[in-house]
This record gives sequence, C-alpha cells and structure tokens, in this order.
Amino acid sequence: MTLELNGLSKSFNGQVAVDDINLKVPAGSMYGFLGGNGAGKTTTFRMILGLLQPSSGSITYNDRKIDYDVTNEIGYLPEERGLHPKLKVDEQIRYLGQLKGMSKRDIDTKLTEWLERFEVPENRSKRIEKLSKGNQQKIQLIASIIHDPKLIILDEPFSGLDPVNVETLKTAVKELNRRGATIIFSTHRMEHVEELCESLCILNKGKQVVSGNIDQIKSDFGQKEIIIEGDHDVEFLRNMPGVLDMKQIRRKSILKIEDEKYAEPIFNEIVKLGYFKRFQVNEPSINDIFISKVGHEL
Ligand SMILES: Nc1ncnc2c1ncn2[C@@H]1O[C@H](COP(=O)(O)OP(=O)(O)OP(=O)(O)O)[C@@H](O)[C@H]1O
Repeated sequence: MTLELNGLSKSFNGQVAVDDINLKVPAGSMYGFLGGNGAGKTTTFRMILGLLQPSSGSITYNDRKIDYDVTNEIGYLPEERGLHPKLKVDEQIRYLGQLKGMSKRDIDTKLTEWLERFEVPENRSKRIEKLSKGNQQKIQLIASIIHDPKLIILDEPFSGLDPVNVETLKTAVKELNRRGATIIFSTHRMEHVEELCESLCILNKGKQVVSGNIDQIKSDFGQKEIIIEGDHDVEFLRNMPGVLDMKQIRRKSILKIEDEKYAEPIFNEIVKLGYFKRFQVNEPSINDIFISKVGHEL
C-alpha cells in the first residue's frame, strides 16, 4: 500500500468538509476521487500534502506517518493553477525543478522530453500568459511531475479542456502510471474514472459513499445490466421478476436487473420469440452505483 487514510476528517469553523475517510491506495495504481462540487476532494488532497492539518484521523505513506520529507516525493497538480503568468515556460519549470533539488541539466532534458510528448516544443520560451488554457495545463502537469514523483496527485486535471486536450492529458497520465507512479486524481466525470482507474472513492458531502477496487465494487453491488437487440417486441420483460428498470432505444432494450440470477429466465423468454442479434449481461456502471448509493445523479 502506498497511501492510507484512517478516519480522516476536517472541519472548518464547525462545518464538516471531510467526514471520516478510510481508504487504501495500492502502490502503482490509478485511483479516482469522484464527487460533485464541495464533496471534499480538494480538502482531502490538501491534507495528504500537509497543506492542511486534519481535524482528526491520520495519513500514512509507505507505512510511515506522512511528513515533509515524504511530500517531496509527491507531485501535485493543484486545482487553483499556480503558474506565474509573466514567466517563460522554461524559467518557470527550472524554478520549480530546482526547488525539488534537481540540476538545471536534468530539468532541461525532462522539459524537452515532455514538450515533445505534448507536441508543443515551440512553447519552451513563450510567456505562460501567452499560452492557451490547454497548453497552460500541459505546463502545469509538467511542473508537477518534472522530479519523477512516485505518487502523483492531480486535482481536476481534465477540467476546462477541449476533448483533444483531455485525450492528450489522459495519455500522459496513463504513461506516468505505466512507468510506475501511483496516481490519484479527482474528477466529477464518471467516464474518466471508468476509463482510467482500477480503484475509486466516491465522495458525497464529505462522506465516503464507497471505495476500493472498481471490479470488486461492481461485483459486490449485485445489479447487472442486460442489453437485448432484435426486432421482437420485448416490452413484457418489464414485468418479469428482478427487473428494476427498462429503457428502449430503437431496436435496443436496456434492462437493469437486481441480480444476475434473473438473467437466465429473461433469456429463456426471449429465445421463445425467435432470432435475436444480441443478449448481453454487463456489470453496472459507476453511474448506476452512484445513483443507488446517493439517490440522484452526480
Ligand atoms: N479553507 C476553507 N475554509 C472554509 N471552508 C472550506 C475551506 N476549504 C473548503 N471548504 C469547504 O469544504 C467543503 C469541501 O470543499 P472541497 O474544495 O474540498 O470540495 P471539492 O470536492 O474539491 O469540490 P470542487 O470540485 O467544487 O472543488 C466545501 O463546503 C467548501 O466550501
């Protein structure tokens, strides 16, 4: 385990912002913090980084209490972006790299490598204020990972970007993870977690709704989704045992069932009707789990 949060809570003037978070981030994993506005994601990250003191609970990193020496091994992309608009890209990265104890030469080599990866080598000596939002975000990411941290914490790394830049940043994040870094990121978009993460923590109003390995969470949840595609009228399936919900989109019917055991009787009914193009049983989506636990959509 890289990181463990035990009974972590934080209040501001008596208002609870983070309420008893307990979770383990496996070494080398990609871990998503999912939650809406004010869910407590940023506050949790700030406590991990030692920028805020918890009201109660503890944080351990590689089985030791987290302290300043350790936080130097962490890369952090803050939600409030922290680049200096008047500095040139290379000046800014050199400054931040040197604070992390890197030599100028190492910083320059790494910077070249990353600017090329992001296909923006021409931005090296441009002032940060002259760059588009997406390109500033790339520089911000480079700033947080230039020292090759083992643990990378990214607060809303994909927010406010166009789809092309979201893909570019996702690819970079996957690559950092593939090279061995443990990555924690926050988002309010389920699909980012669904696509990138092995583990997640859903936060709602400071409380941990569910956390852990996504496959395990899905399998424990029990509910499944059935997709049926074909020309027959299958509306009657809505009334079969175990069916919680049914939607029809053109020739496709999507059913939510309470448990996998209800899939076979449904299958047996539809084969009586003749040929079908598709009968598929899927795991529930993170969205389904969120709605069932929180009572509304994110
Ligand atoms: N320094 C502070 N002083 C007082 N209240 C705070 C402070 N920081 C955060 N809060 C409150 O704590 C709660 C959690 O905020 P936090 O920023 O951690 O949420 P978040 O999940 O990161 O949300 P967002 O996606 O909107 O950034 C909110 O109600 C917020 O107003």
